[in-house]
Amino acid sequence: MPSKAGQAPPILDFSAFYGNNAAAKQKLVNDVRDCCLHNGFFQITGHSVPLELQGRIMNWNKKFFDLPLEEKVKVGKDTTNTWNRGYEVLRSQILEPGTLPELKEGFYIGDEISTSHPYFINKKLNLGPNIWPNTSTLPDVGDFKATALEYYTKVVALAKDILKVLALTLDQKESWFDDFTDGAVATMRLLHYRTQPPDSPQKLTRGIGAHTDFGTITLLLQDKVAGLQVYDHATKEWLDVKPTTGALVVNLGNLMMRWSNDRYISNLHRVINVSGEERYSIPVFFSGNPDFVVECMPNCRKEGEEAKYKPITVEQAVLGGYADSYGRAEKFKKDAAEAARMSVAVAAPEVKAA
Ligand SMILES: O=C(O)CCC(=O)C(=O)O
Ligand SMILES: [Fe+2]
Repeated sequence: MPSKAGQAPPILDFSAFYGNNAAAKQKLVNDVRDCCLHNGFFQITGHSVPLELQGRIMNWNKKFFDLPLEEKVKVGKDTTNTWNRGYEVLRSQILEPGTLPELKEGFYIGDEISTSHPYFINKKLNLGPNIWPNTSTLPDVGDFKATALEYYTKVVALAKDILKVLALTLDQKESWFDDFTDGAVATMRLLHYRTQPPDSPQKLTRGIGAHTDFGTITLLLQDKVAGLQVYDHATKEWLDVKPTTGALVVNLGNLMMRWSNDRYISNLHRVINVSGEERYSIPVFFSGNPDFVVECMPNCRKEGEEAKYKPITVEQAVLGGYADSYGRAEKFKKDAAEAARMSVAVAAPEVKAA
C-alpha cells in the first residue's frame, strides 16, 4: 500500500505506463487505485511533460504577475469577457466558508476556442478565445502565448493517459473514457500566492481555502515553495505535499467522486504560504466533454445497490462549483462594505454631537 493514513501522497513513476514491462504497469495501476481509494492524491514523475517546458511556463507565470497591477487589470477576467479567461485580482475567491478572501491572484487560460466554434456559439462551459496582454504591455507576449498553449496541450494529453490508467484501476479497457475525453475541455490557471503577512490572523488567512476540486482530475505543477496541504481524515492532520522537481501532483475532483459512486475520493486540500517567499503554481483542471453525461461507473456498486447520484452533464457539474465559490467572495465583500457603511452611520451622530 503506497498511501497510508498520516502519509503524504506518494510519488509514482508514470513511465511504467509507456514501457512494456507488464508487471511494472500493473504495479502502477494498483498504486494509483490505492491512492484513489485513500484520498485521491498522488504525484507522478516519468511522465510526458518535459522538465524544460515546466521551467519555461513557470518563468512566464512569474513574469506575468510581475507586471504592474494596472497592466494586469487590462486583461481582467470579469471586465474583458464573460467566459472566464484572463486575470483575476487578489482576494477574488473564498473556497473555505468563514475565512478571509484568498491571498492569491490568477490568470485563466484554456483551449483557444474561436468565436465561430460551436462551443462559443452555444455558450458552453466558459469557452471562448483566450485573453492575452498586448505587445505594448508585454513585448514578447507571442512567446507567453506559445509556451502556455504548448504546456496546456501536453498536460491535457497526459490527463488522457492518466484516465487510461484510471480505467484499468476499474478493470475496464484503457479506452473506457474515450467518449468523455473526445472534445474534452480543461482550464489552466497560473497562480501567484503572496507570502502571508506575519500580522494576518492565522486561523482565517488562506492562500486558497480548504476545498475539493470541481472537475474530473487536476494536474498541478508547483514551484519550489511549499504550501499545498492535503487533509488526512484518519489523523485529522494537514499533510504537506512537498514540491518535487519535475513531478506533477494529480488529484481527483468531485465529478470523478460522483461518477465512482463515492468509491474514489475527491479530497480536501488548501494552500497556506507562510514561507516568507512568493509561491507560484499551475493547476490544469480537466473537465471533459461538456455534453457528456456522467452516471455511476462500472464496478462502483454492488449488485442490486442503487447509484447514489442522478446522471449529470459535465457542464452542469462544473458550473455549479464555480458559482458557489465566487458567490461567497462577492457576498463577503458586499457584507464588509455594508458593515463599513453602518459603522459610519452609527459614528456620524457622535461626531456631530462632539
Ligand atoms: O496552488 C496549489 O498548490 C493548489 C491550487 C488548487 O488547489 C486549486 O487551484 O484548486
Ligand atoms: Fe484545488
